[in-house]
Amino acid sequence: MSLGIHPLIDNGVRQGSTDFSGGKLYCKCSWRSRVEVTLNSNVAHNHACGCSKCWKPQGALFSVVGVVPRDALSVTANEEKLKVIDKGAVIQRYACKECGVHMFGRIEGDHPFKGLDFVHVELSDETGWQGPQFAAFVSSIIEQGADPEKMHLIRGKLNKEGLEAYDCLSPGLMDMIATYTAKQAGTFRAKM
Ligand SMILES: N[C@@H](CCC(=O)N[C@@H](CS)C(=O)NCC(=O)O)C(=O)O
Ligand SMILES: [Zn+2]
Ligand SMILES: [Zn+2]
Repeated sequence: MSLGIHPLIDNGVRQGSTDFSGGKLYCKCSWRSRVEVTLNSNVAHNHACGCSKCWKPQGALFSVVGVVPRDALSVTANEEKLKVIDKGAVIQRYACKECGVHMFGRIEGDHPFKGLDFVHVELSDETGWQGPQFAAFVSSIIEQGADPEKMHLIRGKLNKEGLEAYDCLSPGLMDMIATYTAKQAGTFRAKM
């Protein structure tokens, strides 16, 4: 098994620039017919995801996925080539029907992350995007064929590149989800 984690991680994580305010994402089709998505914002919470649902570039063990406010995203060319790959998923992932690249993911139902769209910044030619901050759903790569005996190497490589390895989301994001759930349930700050 190769340790190709992801092109944005394998040769060192670059942290981008704080004053960067967005750019364009392109699918892998030829430039004449490629889907173009314009983002008027940098990404936040950018992270590696090992789950089976997030789009990964060829040969990569992980996806890298970040969020932008939904209002900051527009499809600016060849929108008719997009289709939702799994209408039953929480995140509706819009992929190019021709090349298969996921251009963005959107949450439509009630959810702590509703209002945010999920995107992959390696689809952009620009630099300046926030770098990956942590790795999520690391153990999930076993479900896609990774050897459980080699997980210490994967986690070691992620740590070496400065990324904590989590098997769900990071503590900050898990706290956001639990806060939302507690508010829904009426138990938020009910006891402490
Ligand atoms: N072990 C599962 C985990 C899937 C999962 O829960 N993915 C997370 C991180 S992207 C999620 O929030 N999924 C919601 C969705 O895909 O709609 C897999 O690899 O398929
Ligand atoms: Zn395409
Ligand atoms: Zn994922």
